Amino acid sequence: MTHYAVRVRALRKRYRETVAVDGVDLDIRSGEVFGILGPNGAGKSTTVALLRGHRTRDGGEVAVLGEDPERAGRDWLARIGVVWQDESAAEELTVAETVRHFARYYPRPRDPDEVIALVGLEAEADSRSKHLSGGGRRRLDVALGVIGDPELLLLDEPTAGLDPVARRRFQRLVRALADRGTTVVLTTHDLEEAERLADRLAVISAGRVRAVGAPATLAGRDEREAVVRWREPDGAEREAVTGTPTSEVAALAARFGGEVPGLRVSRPTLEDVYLRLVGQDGQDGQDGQDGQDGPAPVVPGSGAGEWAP
Ligand SMILES: Nc1ncnc2c1ncn2[C@@H]1O[C@H](COP(=O)(O)OP(=O)(O)OP(=O)(O)O)[C@@H](O)[C@H]1O
Repeated sequence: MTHYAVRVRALRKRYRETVAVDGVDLDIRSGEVFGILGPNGAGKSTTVALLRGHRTRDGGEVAVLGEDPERAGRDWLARIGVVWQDESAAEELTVAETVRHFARYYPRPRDPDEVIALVGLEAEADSRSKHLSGGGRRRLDVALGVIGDPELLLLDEPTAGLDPVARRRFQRLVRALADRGTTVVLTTHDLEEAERLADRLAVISAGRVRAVGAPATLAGRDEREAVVRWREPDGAEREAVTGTPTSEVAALAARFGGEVPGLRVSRPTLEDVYLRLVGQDGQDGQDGQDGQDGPAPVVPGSGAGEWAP
């Protein structure tokens, strides 16, 4: 039986005349890394804030770790780590003091020194957080998100502003957390990161889920036609768009009597699929969903005890 850390049905949120979340359904399995992609203003941060009970919804049903975020108590809060988009840790305390301070809020915190090392802030442990670089602050935010050893970690654009080395380190950290059984939900604009990190992705635009699935198969990506490119003996570059690239390559290999010059076979990238889903490639951006379970109603509280501790 699949256990779900998050179940959302028909979620709605409006800010005055702006409809930010317009009927979102999501099923996030316990222990998976789930990425939320979408253009600016799509409703990603609002959705994450609603999962944490940081905002109140206007409609729909939400169960996070089996409870309705708007009614859950302190014990539930302690099971969830959060890194918000514009967070900034206490200014005057050092990194180590800040992490130790936050550790006291949780019943079973991780070791502060271990967490500081996990995010790569050992060298800055005794620096005041106000003296950290932007990327350093982001790492501290992540440290504070994981110090409580959460069952569910919500990350809103966690790698924005991180350099490539810090980004890789963060990605290893997320994988390590997932290996410990932590469910991770992250929003990102970085498609490469989404592809590398996420077990499954949701693409949201204009407050609605456009597709859900594994990065390799999202919106039928793996079934789309492939492009086979090669170079003819006269130097001309050729390409064939085909649903049977293996046969195409075999035919080319037979014709060339061996190696095919400049041979490349490519499938649509995640970016190709994403742009089509959000309607930025000249099409309408409505591609349906795959990988979603049926829209069974969610009874908040009914999932209690369903996820691995
Ligand atoms: N506090 C608020 N008051 C009014 N409107 C808001 C508020 N927060 C968000 N919005 C609006 O709701 C919509 C969804 O915003 P949201 O921040 O959830 O999108 P997002 O997908 O996270 O975008 P980004 O990628 O830019 O962070 C946008 O139109 C935004 O302007």
